[in-house]
Amino acid sequence: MTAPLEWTPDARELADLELLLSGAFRPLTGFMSSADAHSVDRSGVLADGTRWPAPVTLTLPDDHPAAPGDRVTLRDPEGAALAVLTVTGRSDGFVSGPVEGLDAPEHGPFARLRRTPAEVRKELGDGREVLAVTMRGPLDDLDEITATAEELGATILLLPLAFGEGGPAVVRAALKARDRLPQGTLLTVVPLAPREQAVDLELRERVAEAYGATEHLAGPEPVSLPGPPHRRGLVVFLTGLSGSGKSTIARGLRDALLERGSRTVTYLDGDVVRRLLSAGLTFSKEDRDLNVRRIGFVAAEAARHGGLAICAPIAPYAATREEVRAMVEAVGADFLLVHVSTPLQECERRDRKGLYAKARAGLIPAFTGVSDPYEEPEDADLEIDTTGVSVERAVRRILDPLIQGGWVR
Ligand SMILES: Nc1ncnc2c1ncn2[C@@H]1O[C@H](COP(=O)(O)OS(=O)(=O)O)[C@@H](OP(=O)(O)O)[C@H]1O
Ligand SMILES: Nc1ncnc2c1ncn2[C@@H]1O[C@H](COP(=O)(O)OP(=O)(O)O)[C@@H](O)[C@H]1O
Repeated sequence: MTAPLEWTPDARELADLELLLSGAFRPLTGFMSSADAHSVDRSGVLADGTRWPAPVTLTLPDDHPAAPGDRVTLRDPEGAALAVLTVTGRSDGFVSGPVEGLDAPEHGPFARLRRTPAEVRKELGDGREVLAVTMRGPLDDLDEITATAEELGATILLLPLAFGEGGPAVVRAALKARDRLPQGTLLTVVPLAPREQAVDLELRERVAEAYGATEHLAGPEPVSLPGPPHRRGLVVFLTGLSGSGKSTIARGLRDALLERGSRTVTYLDGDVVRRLLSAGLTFSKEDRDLNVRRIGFVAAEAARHGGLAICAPIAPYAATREEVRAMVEAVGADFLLVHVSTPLQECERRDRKGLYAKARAGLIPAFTGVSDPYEEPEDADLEIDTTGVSVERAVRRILDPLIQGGWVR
C-alpha cells in the first residue's frame, strides 16, 4: 500500500484554503490551475471567462508524488488535517483541484469571531442593505462610516482582514470600532492575505459580497510602524567556508554586544547546533539545508520577540539562505547576511582543525570548497575577507553599521 498523500501549505495558502472552504471565495471551490492563474493575472478572468481578480494557487514541490485523481490531505503546520484536495492537474509548480473541509477544531487568536459567509448572511436576513467595511488597520473616521450607513439605511458589517503577525491587532481595532458604531453592527474575522493594491481592493470587494455586502468601503491602508531599529528583531547571519572566520567573528560580535548591554543576544554556535538541534544530520545537501533551516527557525523565533540572533553556519546554498531571510522578515525582523569571503586558499592555509588536509586526502567526503559546492552570495549585506585582518577589525566591520543603523546603541 502506498503512503497517504499529504501536504502542509504555507501561511498564505492556508489563509486562502480557509476562504475557499468557507465560501468566501465563491464561485471558487478549489485551488486554480496554472491556466486559470495566468488568465486571471493577465485579464482578470478565469480561463472560462468568469471574472475573478486574483490567483488562488497552491504550490507543490516537483518531487511530491501527487497526480491527477489523487486525494491529498492538507495539514496545518501543527499537523491538524484541515481539508482534502482532489488533484485535477499539476503544472508550473501548481497543483489544482477542489477542496473539501475536514472537521478540524478551530484555533488561533480570535478564532471564535470567524463565521462563514452563509452564517453571516443568515444573521443579516434577506433584502437588507449591508455596508461592509474591510480593514487591515485602525479605521480613522467612524463618523463617516456611521453617516454613510444611515444614508443607505444599511447595517454595518466590519470585516477585519486578519493575516500574519499583525492579525490580532486588526481584530482588536475592529472590536474597538464596533463599540463606537451603531448598535447592530456585525463583525466577523476574515483571514484574507494581502495582494498587490488594485487586486487586493477588488478581492476585498468580492469577499465582502460573499458575506452579503451591498456596499463596500475599504478602510485605510495600515500605517506600518515597524518600531525603531533598536527594538526590532535582528538576525546577523554569517556564511562562508570552513575556517573563514565565521565563529571567531560571531563570538567577538556577541561579546561586544554583551559588553554594550543594550540588546539581548542569542548566539547559535555552529558546533552546539550540530551537537543538539541538528544531532544526527550529515553533510548531504538535504541535511545541510535542514540544518540551516532549523538554525533560521530558531533565530527567527528569537527575533520575533525583538531579540538579536547571531548564527554562523557554512550555509552553502543560496536558495536556503534566501528561505531563512524570508522566514526572518516574515516575523517583522531584519536580516543581515554577512559573507565571510576569506578565500579557500587562506582557509586551507589556516586549517585549524586539520579538516582540509583530511578532505584532500579523501578522508572526509563532500567537504565544502574541496569536494562540495559553496554558492557565493549575491545578496550579501556585508562582505568580509579576513585575510590579514585582525579579529577586532573584522568584528567592527559588522558592529559599526549596526550602531550607525540604530540597531545597537
Ligand atoms: N563535509 C563537510 N563539509 C563542511 N564542513 C564539515 C564537513 N564535515 C565536517 N565539517 C565541519 O562542520 C562544520 C560545518 O557545519 P555547518 O553546520 O556550519 O555546515 S552547513 O551549514 O550545514 O553546511 C565545519 O565547521 P566550521 O569550520 O566551523 O565551518 C567543519 O568543521
Ligand atoms: N580577522 C579574522 N577574523 C576571524 N578569524 C580570523 C581572523 N584572522 C585570523 N583568524 C583565524 O581564522 C580561524 C577561523 O576559524 P573559525 O572562526 O573557526 O572559522 P569558521 O567558523 O568559519 O570555520 C581562527 O583560527 C581565527 O583565529
